[in-house]
Amino acid sequence: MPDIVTATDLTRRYGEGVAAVDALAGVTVAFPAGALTAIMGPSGSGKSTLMHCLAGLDTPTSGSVTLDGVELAGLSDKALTELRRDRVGFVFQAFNLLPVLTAEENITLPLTLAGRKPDQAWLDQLIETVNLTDRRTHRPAELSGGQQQRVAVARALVHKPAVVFADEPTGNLDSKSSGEILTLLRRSVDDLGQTVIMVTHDAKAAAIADRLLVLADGRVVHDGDAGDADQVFQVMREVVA
Ligand SMILES: Nc1ncnc2c1ncn2[C@@H]1O[C@H](COP(=O)(O)OP(=O)(O)OP(=O)(O)O)[C@@H](O)[C@H]1O
Repeated sequence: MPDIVTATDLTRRYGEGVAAVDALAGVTVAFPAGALTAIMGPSGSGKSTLMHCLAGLDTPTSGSVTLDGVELAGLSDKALTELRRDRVGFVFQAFNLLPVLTAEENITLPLTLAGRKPDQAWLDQLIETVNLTDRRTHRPAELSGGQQQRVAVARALVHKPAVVFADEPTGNLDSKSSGEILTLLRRSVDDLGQTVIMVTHDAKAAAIADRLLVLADGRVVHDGDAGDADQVFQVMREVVA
C-alpha cells in the first residue's frame, strides 16, 4: 500500500532560549493507506503536536510532511486550507458540530464549504452506517454525546478524504458510545478502505488499531502491531517508564 502520510525528521520547537520545548525531537514515520494507527504516549509526549503537523494545522520547525503525495512545506495558507478541506477528515474529542445546523447539514458541511453537492446514495449509506437515519433533522443540542460524535464521524468521511485524523475521539463518551465510535472507525477502514490516524489515551481504543505508535519526549519509542488491550497496556508499561 502507498503511504498516505509521511513525516521525515520532524521537529517542532515551541518558545526560545531556556524556555524552549522540543515537542517533537526528530520523528520519521509513514502511514500506509487502508490502515488504522493508534498514537499513544504520556501527557506532553508530542501526540497532538505530531497530529497537528501531519494535518497541516501546525508548522514544523524542521523536517518534511507529505499528505496524499503533497509536500506541505511551502504551501500557502489558502492551499493548506483547501488541502485539509478536500483530503482530510477530522474527529475531535469535543465533537465540534455547528449548533444551528441539523445533523445532516453538519455531515455535509465539508462538501458545502467546497461548493460541492453530496452524492445522495453515498450520503444515505453513510447516515445509515452511523445509525442516524431517524435523526437527520435534529440539531446537536437534541442529540446525545454518542449521537453527536457519530455525526462528526460521518462528517469526517463524507468527502472520502485521503486520511482521517481522530484526536481522542472517545474522550468524552461513555463506554457504550465509545464502543460504537470505535466500531465505526474500524468499519471505515475495513469496509470503506479509509486510512485513520487516532490519538488516544485509552488502551481499549488503541486495541482496535492495526498498529500502535508510542511517543515519549517527542520521539517514537515503539512502533508495532497493536494487539489487544492487554498487549497495549504491556507495551505502555515496558516503553514508558
Ligand atoms: N503552543 C504551544 N506553546 C508552547 N508549548 C507547547 C505548545 N503546544 C504544545 N506545547 C508543549 O509541547 C509538548 C508536547 O505537547 P502535546 O500537546 O503535543 O502533547 P500530548 O502528547 O498531545 O499531550 P496530552 O496527552 O496531554 O494532550 C508539551 O510539553 C507542551 O507543553
